[in-house]
Amino acid sequence: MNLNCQFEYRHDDFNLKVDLDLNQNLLGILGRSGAGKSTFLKNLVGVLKPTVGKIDFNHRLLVDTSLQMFMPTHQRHIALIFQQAQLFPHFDVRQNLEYGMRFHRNRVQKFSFDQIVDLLALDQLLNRKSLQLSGGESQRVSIGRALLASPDLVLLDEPLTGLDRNLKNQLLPFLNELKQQLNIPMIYVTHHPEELEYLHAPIVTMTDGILQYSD
Ligand SMILES: Nc1ncnc2c1ncn2[C@@H]1O[C@H](COP(=O)(O)OP(=O)(O)OP(=O)(O)O)[C@@H](O)[C@H]1O
Repeated sequence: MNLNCQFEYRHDDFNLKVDLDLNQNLLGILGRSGAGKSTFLKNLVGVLKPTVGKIDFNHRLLVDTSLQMFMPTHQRHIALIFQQAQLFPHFDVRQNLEYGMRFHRNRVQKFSFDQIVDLLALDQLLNRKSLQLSGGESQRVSIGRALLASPDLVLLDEPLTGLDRNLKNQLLPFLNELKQQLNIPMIYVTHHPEELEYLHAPIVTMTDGILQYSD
């Protein structure tokens, strides 16, 4: 991927300042609680608007405040995966996954349903209601659903937080498969450097709202 960001986002007394030029398909971001990691991801996905500056992704302008240009979230094709999987409780796993595919209308589908089911080992779970899944299983479904929307970039915001060590150890190899088999661009935010080391991710640390990185 090519991601170029120079922007600031101000909110009350919090000031985020980003200067990023990324040309690899993976970046790990570490930083203390409150450093601004989630705020950065929300600006990328388009749920927050930079106060000043621009964001360019794969040579497409997402934001440029000098041109009053702001691309809405649904046109950005960027998936955001949170700590807690957000599944539809009344849907089974298959329906949750199929929901993701509705969003690739007018777009080339990057991955097939079967490919994602195989990769994330969801085969045995397809008919289960999402309330009957463990935390790790739910998170696998939520990642699968995000991928089936054919995103150009996947943002993972502490995807393993809240899972016990055993579930973490189960989920990490799946994330590695995403990286290796799908080669999908990912930005991975965590408090745990060992997760990034496992994924061989280049690491940048965010401190007091400042994110500066160039590769
Ligand atoms: N909805 C909000 N309204 C007001 N302030 C917020 C809001 N969300 C975050 N903040 C503030 O913005 C700053 C950055 O928060 P952010 O969630 O981006 O940090 P973080 O690095 O992701 O932290 P954590 O690791 O705990 O998730 C903090 O000072 C936080 O208190």
